Amino acid sequence: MQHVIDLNAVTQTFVSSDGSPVTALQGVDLHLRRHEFVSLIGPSGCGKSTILRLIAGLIKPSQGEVRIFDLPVTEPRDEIGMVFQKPTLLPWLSVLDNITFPMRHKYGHVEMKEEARAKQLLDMVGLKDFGHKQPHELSGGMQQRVSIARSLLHDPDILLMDEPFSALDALTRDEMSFELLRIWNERPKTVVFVTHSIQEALLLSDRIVVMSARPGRVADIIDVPLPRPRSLATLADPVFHEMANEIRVKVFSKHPAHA
Ligand SMILES: Nc1ncnc2c1ncn2[C@@H]1O[C@H](COP(=O)(O)OP(=O)(O)OP(=O)(O)O)[C@@H](O)[C@H]1O
Repeated sequence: MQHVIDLNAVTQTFVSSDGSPVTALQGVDLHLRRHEFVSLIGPSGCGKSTILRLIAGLIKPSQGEVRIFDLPVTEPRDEIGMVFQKPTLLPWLSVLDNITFPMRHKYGHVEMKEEARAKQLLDMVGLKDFGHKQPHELSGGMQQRVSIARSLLHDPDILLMDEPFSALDALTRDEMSFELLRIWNERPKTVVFVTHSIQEALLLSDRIVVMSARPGRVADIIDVPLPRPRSLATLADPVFHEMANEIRVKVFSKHPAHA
């Protein structure tokens, strides 16, 4: 089967500000299938965001290779959307103009069909009537919905999400997870989702990649057999709790400070 994303023996070394080398990733192999939802979980500094930046083509691996649709990644590509921890909206633009901003930035103008699509996406993320508001008039959760809509404007095949809900309160966070599941159902994509939350990873993912502390390696890849569509009932499923415990043990055994 053709993979959508392949990391083959990827090692990433950075030079820190004092000139010493930092090995962020060591020999990482990762292969993602079409429309798969995969979460990366592991201790702080184990290279999760580095993996996203490599897939996005924002950095090049020191060793090994990253391929998308079997082609080497050499630069940022259009088929990828990114969502970060903070909404990163431009405060002087309306919500709608924020969603279309990447197109305006790239092509100098926005076509009517993209305006229409932006409105459709706004509707999809539950903010139909908020297009003309300024970002500061929206709550954190609403702003993050706008970021998600923005990342979907060019209908990317791949969505990279770097702790997108971590700045939100617990209730909004749960709500956003269900929202994301609904969007992913409506417009299936290959998603790589970075989180520190085992629950979030379990609720969302087909597979969970557990990483070891720096230098980051793939310590384990866990299949999540919970049936879809997932809902509040999933959170009460005994399998969910068993798996959460199992993953907790795995994460902490790779991170002895918490053992
Ligand atoms: N541009 C850079 N220059 C130097 N070191 C870097 C650079 N980018 C990342 N690093 C280092 O590489 C390691 C991995 O960083 P990365 O941000 O990928 O980890 P992470 O798992 O996403 O962490 P967190 O969970 O805290 O967000 C860290 O030690 C970080 O300090």
